[in-house]
Amino acid sequence: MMRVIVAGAAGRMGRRVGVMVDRHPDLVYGGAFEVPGSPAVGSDAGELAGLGRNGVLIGAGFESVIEDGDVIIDFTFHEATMSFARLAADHHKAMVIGTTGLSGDQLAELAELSAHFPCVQAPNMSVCVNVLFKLVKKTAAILGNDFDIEILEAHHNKKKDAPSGTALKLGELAAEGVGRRLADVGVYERSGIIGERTSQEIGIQSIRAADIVGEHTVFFAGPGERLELTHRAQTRDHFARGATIAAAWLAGKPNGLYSMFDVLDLQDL
Ligand SMILES: NC(=O)C1=CN([C@@H]2O[C@H](COP(=O)(O)OP(=O)(O)OC[C@H]3O[C@@H](n4cnc5c(N)ncnc54)[C@H](OP(=O)(O)O)[C@@H]3O)[C@@H](O)[C@H]2O)C=CC1
Ligand SMILES: O=C(O)C1=N[C@H](C(=O)O)C[C@H](O)C1
Repeated sequence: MMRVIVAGAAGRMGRRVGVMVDRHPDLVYGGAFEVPGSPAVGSDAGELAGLGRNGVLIGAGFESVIEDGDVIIDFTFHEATMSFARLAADHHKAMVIGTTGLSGDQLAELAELSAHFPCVQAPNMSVCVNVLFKLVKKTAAILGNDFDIEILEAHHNKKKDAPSGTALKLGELAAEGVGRRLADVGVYERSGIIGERTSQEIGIQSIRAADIVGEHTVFFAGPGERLELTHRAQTRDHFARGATIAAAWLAGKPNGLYSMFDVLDLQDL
């Protein structure tokens, strides 16, 4: 059995992760924490997740619970995530990172840290979204330069980062499919007299509204026809379940940075 520590256990994802850990046959809920000073500190994590009391009390900060688990599942905030990753590396604990909004520098540091611990990092833990990632790259490669590529994402009004990590990954993969780099061709806002669209650009637009869980559409628009690939999340359970699949998969894995493509064996597709 792998003992799981849930970072941000009182958050929207943290609570659903708690439920999915409870349902996973190879995982046990070992520890939970929130930021010191949070009103959730001292609460029973099981009760907070709607599982009923499980005796896992929410600790104040990662260090207060670090010996209570073998793998940390993190859906918090990018700066906090990096501080947890440094500690996980020091203590040789495995880690699953779902938090988005990590900068290029933070991702580079994570890659270096992963020499000391096994870590799965992915902007979307849903199995279906990882299939979408594959489809988008292949579709872009098949349709090529005659089709304009645009991405639209919609999320709830509490989301802090934009565009979503998933939309950025979709953009990167679409760009790779047509031999471009998103860093060179990504367009994130359009306003005013901006002139005609260039053939190479890939637009990524964000909607933030009410309680939308998460929706992503990639448009491939050609002359007289359009292909749209869409994923709609109706609950957070698929993300949380994916994170628990990743946590169990990490048991006994060598140090290194892995993605959900490794976990789901999609790397060569
Ligand atoms: N990869 C994936 O599949 C998915 C990724 N995400 C990503 O996960 C992240 C979290 O999303 P969501 O659950 O909606 O956000 P929430 O704000 O609901 O949850 C984050 C939790 O982390 C806590 N937290 C923040 N800083 C710390 C810290 N230093 N120590 C301990 N706890 C901390 C927050 O506390 P407080 O409220 O007090 O700040 C909060 O309880 C986002 O980056 C989101 O994009 C979301 C869904 C799926
Ligand atoms: O913040 C969210 O809610 C989500 N964030 C992830 C992202 O930024 O891609 C994944 C999912 O869409 C939900």
